Amino acid sequence: MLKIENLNKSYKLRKVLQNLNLHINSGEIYGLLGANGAGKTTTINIICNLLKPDSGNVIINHQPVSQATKKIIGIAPQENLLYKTLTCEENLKFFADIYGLDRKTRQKQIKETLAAVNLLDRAKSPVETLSGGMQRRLNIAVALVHQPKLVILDEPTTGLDIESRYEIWELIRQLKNQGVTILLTTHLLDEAERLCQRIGILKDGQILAEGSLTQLRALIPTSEIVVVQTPEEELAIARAEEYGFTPRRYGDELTFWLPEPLELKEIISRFEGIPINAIARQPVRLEHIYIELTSSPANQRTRPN
Ligand SMILES: Nc1ncnc2c1ncn2[C@@H]1O[C@H](COP(=O)(O)OP(=O)(O)OP(=O)(O)O)[C@@H](O)[C@H]1O
Repeated sequence: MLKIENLNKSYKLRKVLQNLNLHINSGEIYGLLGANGAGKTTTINIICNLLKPDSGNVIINHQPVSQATKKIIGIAPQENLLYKTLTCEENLKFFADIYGLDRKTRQKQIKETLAAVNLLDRAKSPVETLSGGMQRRLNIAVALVHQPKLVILDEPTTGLDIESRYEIWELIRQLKNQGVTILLTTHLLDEAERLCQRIGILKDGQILAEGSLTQLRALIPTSEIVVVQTPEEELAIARAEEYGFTPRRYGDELTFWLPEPLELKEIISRFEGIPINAIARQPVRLEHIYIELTSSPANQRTRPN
């Protein structure tokens, strides 16, 4: 559905995209992850033909990006694109007109889109009277009203409470079930883990790694991570290293990669004589993979400051 090849973009001397390559298959949810400033919005703006790249190709549904491909893309940007004093219906009508929907199709699409985002009962409500979660759903409806094949959701749940987040996740899953291809950017790694079939990790304008969660997990040489809480971290690290465990710190958690799968009682026995408050086994999560790939070696420290 979307093929990006050797894309380059600089703002004056600042190179923002460097030979970026990225493929999104038809009907999948693809998660594009990256720190602030990694180049996600720049990439989206190029896909939407709002920004010209310096070089490289962007092919959408077998066509090079152009005014024509704009019609098959729907974008829900980070900042809601809504007119606050207009009603939900009026907002959708405005965007449906921009996409050139005829009157009959427009009415049908407005109704169906409001139903899809669960706002049919608020059709006549001005946007300013809606909750933050409802406004976010209406912002997504704007991206859907012209029935695009590719929907780009730029941080769709940032700042929302957990209930509103669940509602938007459900909506995204429904879109996928209808065959829509979705490009999702998010800083919430559990969101990407739950929703995306494939994930790309962007750093300094390049994709560092791309694949399903299972493929990304294979990049870390352990099948399991053990979290250890102890007042004697230095002792625990020294002991673990004797057994070939690799110490890793994720945020304030001291963890170890195991050289081979071990039963919990065997892991506990390795720390005999050291005061331990808690030990837990965890699968390798996207958070671990992301930190391993994006942190500089100096940041992959094992000991607290
Ligand atoms: N119009 C512009 N002029 C100059 N520099 C820009 C411009 N737009 C973006 N940049 C720079 O390009 C880099 C990438 O920005 P971009 O907005 O694409 O990142 P991002 O990954 O979307 O970040 P975020 O997660 O914060 O939205 C940043 O260093 C940013 O300061």
